[in-house]
Amino acid sequence: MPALALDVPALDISGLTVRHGDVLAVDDLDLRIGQGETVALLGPNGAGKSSTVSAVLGLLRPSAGAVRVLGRTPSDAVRAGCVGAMLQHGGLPGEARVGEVVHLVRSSYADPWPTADLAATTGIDGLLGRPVDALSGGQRQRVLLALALAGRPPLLLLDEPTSAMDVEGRRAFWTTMRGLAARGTTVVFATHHLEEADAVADRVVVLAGGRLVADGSAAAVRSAVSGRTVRLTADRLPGDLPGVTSVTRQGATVALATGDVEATLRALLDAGVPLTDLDVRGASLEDAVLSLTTSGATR
Ligand SMILES: Nc1ncnc2c1ncn2[C@@H]1O[C@H](COP(=O)(O)OP(=O)(O)OP(=O)(O)O)[C@@H](O)[C@H]1O
Repeated sequence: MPALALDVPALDISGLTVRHGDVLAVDDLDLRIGQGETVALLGPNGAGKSSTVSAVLGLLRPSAGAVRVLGRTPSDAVRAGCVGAMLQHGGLPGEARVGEVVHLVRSSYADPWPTADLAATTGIDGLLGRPVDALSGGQRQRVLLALALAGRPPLLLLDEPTSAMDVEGRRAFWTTMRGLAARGTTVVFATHHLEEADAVADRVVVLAGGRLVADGSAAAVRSAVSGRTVRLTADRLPGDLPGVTSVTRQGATVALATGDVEATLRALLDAGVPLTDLDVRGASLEDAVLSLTTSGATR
């Protein structure tokens, strides 16, 4: 692949609109991502993340708008080996062995990543002799990662890459991503694991109803949500607590989003609610994304 000028954006999306029949999946999206950025695409189910990724890969034809990938059209960029992708429903030939699939994909690139190093980096060195059908969900995702990386692409697009991985697998996965990002690879990933996005991404882009509702560092997106979250263990709470804007319950734990911690706590004490397991925090990225995507923007 020819050397790329650094001022060419990795992704330049303008006015992207994607329809699936009657469904408006992406609605006039503008997004520019520079080379070397690590960007998380966040948003609830149906927000338009996968449709955006598919448009960037040239897998679907937008109804309107333009997508440039490292200065090229999506299909040219893919053909030139500029993009490695890991998709949610990435297919693998079931009866082949992992090593055969890796060999096949590597052989389609002029300068592929050497097999031993690729396998070690993605944690599949023990899997090369296994039939693809015999892989667990997390192992399959690691193989898909190896295939995405086989051509050493400057841009990686990952759609929920760790959804089937265990805790150790995720940690290893993000260590690999950090290493690639440190070497200048642009990494764009869609995820529902907001703590991963918070820990890994330089920038988070939040979609809802196919539209961009937030774009900035995780800290900036978190700070867009004022207020704090009061968590405690309680069976029952009085209604109409001052300052409280939302109440969510998970088992015995109640989370109260509040704009006035002091008034909320005083009202709880006045009502005789014991403050068992009390925990007061600023908004997490999850709180922020929830707040941004449930304020009328989603369908
Ligand atoms: N092939 C399709 N045919 C019809 N509708 C589709 C198709 N693919 C996606 N959609 C619809 O387009 C909208 C956006 O879907 P998309 O998969 O892009 O969202 P997402 O943010 O990736 O969601 P998830 O987090 O669930 O993967 C949804 O309403 C979805 O039902």
